Amino acid sequence: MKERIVVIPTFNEIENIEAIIRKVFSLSLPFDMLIVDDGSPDGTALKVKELQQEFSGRLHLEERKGKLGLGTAYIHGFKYGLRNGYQYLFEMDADFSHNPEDLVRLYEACAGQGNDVAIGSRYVTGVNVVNWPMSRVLMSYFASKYVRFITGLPIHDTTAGFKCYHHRVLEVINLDSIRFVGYAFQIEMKFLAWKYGFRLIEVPIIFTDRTKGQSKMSKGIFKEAILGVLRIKLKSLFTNYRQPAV
Ligand SMILES: Nc1nc2c(ncn2[C@@H]2O[C@H](COP(=O)(O)OP(=O)(O)O[C@H]3O[C@H](CO)[C@@H](O)[C@H](O)[C@@H]3O)[C@@H](O)[C@H]2O)c(=O)[nH]1
Repeated sequence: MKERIVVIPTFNEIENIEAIIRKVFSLSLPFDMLIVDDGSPDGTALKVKELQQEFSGRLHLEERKGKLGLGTAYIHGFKYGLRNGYQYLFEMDADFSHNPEDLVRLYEACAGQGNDVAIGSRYVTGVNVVNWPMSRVLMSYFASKYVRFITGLPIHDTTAGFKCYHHRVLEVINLDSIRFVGYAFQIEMKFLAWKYGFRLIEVPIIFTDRTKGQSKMSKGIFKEAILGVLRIKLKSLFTNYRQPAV
């Protein structure tokens, strides 16, 4: 089995893509990378293709035709990682809001401490967010409290998008049943991993808002999360989360 792959979804990340790729490949631990690009008009995928010559065999690219959302891009990436036999699969943004150095900490929290999912958490020790307007910090913090209250998910940062999964978690979850595209995607993945009895751990990180390019989150995605949490809860009442026998 191959050991580690970092999945990065991209839409218009030309200002960040080369730097994030070079940074990941310079880490003390080797990680392969998969960029899932949704036809970025700014040429993000072209830049990745150029870099593939330098990082042959370690840098992978999947191109989709249009902007289909972050959640489906991750599902696409997870399926690619499972098909290609990776043991640990990571989620990370392209814009340096997640510090690539923390990939190593997430991996150690999973592989070294016997956990199945490691979550880079902004809220496990206070509020560790840099450069966000206060309104967004409050919205994100209280959204996590809301999710915890409705679903019981014992996680402080329920919308976090910086994670390491053991491949078994992604094999047990029915990836085709997940339709959410934004924050609700992040919530549902954690909720399902927890319900199936996997071991989740929160690793404290500092989240620093992007300095280049623009966030793609919208009011629609926020609404999806608020209503999505209720749907996740409702669906859970009729679902048997027993893990399949090995
Ligand atoms: N392929 C693809 N990538 C996308 C799309 N939308 C966003 N992305 C990529 O997904 C990453 C995060 O997008 P942002 O738009 O910067 O997200 P954010 O608002 O900062 O949200 C982050 O924090 C949230 C929690 O506060 C997380 O829930 C979310 O997953 C993400 O990590 C970036 O690499 C961006 O290019 C899409 O439709 N398609």
